[in-house]
Amino acid sequence: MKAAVIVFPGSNCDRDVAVALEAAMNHPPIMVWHRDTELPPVDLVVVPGGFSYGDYLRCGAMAAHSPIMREVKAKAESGTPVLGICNGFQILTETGLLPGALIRNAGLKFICKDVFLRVETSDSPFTRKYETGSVVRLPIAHAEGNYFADTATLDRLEGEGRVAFRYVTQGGGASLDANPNGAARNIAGIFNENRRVLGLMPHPERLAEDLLGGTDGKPMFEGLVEALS
Ligand SMILES: NC(=O)CC[C@H](N)C(=O)O
Repeated sequence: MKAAVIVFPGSNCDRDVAVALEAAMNHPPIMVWHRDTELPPVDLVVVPGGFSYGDYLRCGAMAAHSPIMREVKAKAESGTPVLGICNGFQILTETGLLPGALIRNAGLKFICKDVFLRVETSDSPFTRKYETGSVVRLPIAHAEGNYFADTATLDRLEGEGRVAFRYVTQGGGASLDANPNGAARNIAGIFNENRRVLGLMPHPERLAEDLLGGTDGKPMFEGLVEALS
């Protein structure tokens, strides 16, 4: 499997995700600068977390208009899987590859902590190594992670099984207490129509090896390698 990681000015999880990908793939991904206008031939594109363009305007708003995102959009539209983590998720909604928006956290504060998530479906190249309904622990670190969409869109996402992850308690209940940022229906991650684009606010790359304090993020990268090799 070949993967590309997009690097924007202000990305800060690009190398973390490269390490997680390299561990799963046994070779490093290709780092692609935001000003590039072409992507190399790859099986996966990762839009990483961070503070692209200093979060000016709105998180992800400027990155969505950088030259490389035209290519990322075209790749996604032709079926290449795209993974957007945190700022990457924000960029994918701003680009229109995923519906809805990530707005300011309900408490108006930047939140950095581990959360529990329920894997809503294992039926995707990103989640195939997780069991449907299993609860995992991953870190969040964001100021604008409050998923918002109109009721019709939320109903459609749920009806089509496109909610990938939901904030839950350690025991797996999707109570309001488990929701760190006010996200609609406790949504932490969603798929596009064909489940080949995933955006999620938590950071699987930050808990992908024992040295980091946990490995609940690792199956995402292993599953992608399994699905795309
Ligand atoms: N970790 C991240 O990717 C942060 C995303 C964005 N800068 C925010 O604060 O919401």
